[in-house]
Amino acid sequence: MNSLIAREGYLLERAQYCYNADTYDHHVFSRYGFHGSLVEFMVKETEKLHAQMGRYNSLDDHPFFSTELPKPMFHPLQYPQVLHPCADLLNLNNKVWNMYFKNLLIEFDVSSKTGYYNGNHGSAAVCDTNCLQVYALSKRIHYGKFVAEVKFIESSDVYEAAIREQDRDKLMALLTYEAVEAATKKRVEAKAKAFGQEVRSMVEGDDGADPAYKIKPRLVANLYGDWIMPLTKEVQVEYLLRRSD
Ligand SMILES: O=C(O)C(=O)C[C@]1(C(=O)O)C=C[C@@H](O)C=C1
Repeated sequence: MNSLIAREGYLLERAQYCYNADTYDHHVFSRYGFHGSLVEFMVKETEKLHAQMGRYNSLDDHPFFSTELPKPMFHPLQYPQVLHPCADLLNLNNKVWNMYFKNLLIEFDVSSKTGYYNGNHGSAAVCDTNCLQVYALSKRIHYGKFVAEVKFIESSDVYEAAIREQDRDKLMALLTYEAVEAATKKRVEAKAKAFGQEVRSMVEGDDGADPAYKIKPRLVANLYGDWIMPLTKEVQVEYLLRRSD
């Protein structure tokens, strides 16, 4: 599955700010009747607005906070039902959330040169929201449903057998393509090199020194390999396990 330039772009954009721990503290920003962290506030409010535009009626968008969403302002569009109906109830955003805050963001920060705190809570929360929901991770990871459906259609017999046995490991083995994953990591690293270079480093040209990057390109590739692709595969397995319901 090819990734969009924008997806790595949003991760790189987040990497330019420090960790800014206050953004994630449940007690620092609670106000106006809202109790939670600044980033929860940002994601919840964004989702409320997007829900009114009908965003979560489409098959490839999944809210993080589904219980608090207002109804769409418009009559919902009818999308072709290309997935098994079990897809409607499959939402792994709690895992996406934990993966982003407990793994991705921490690894970003450990490797970034910008330090722990620079007061940019608002910018950090906006970038986190973009990374998680508006443009990037949740969508990419839940595309796994579509990929799984295509794989099922192409080799129904083998998949049906594994689904009948509810064999998670077998499904995981069937849907894993190591060569594709290696190629994706290479592509992500190349994009991170192309788009993540510090402008200063480009302007000063080739003085023999290694170019400076906003975030180490290899790290972005490893984040895909260690976290993003495994979760995409988990969506595929969960979808397939339910496909016989
Ligand atoms: O391209 C596929 O076949 C996918 O399922 C997508 C993806 C990915 O997340 O990029 C996941 C599993 C495969 O092993 C390879 C790549």
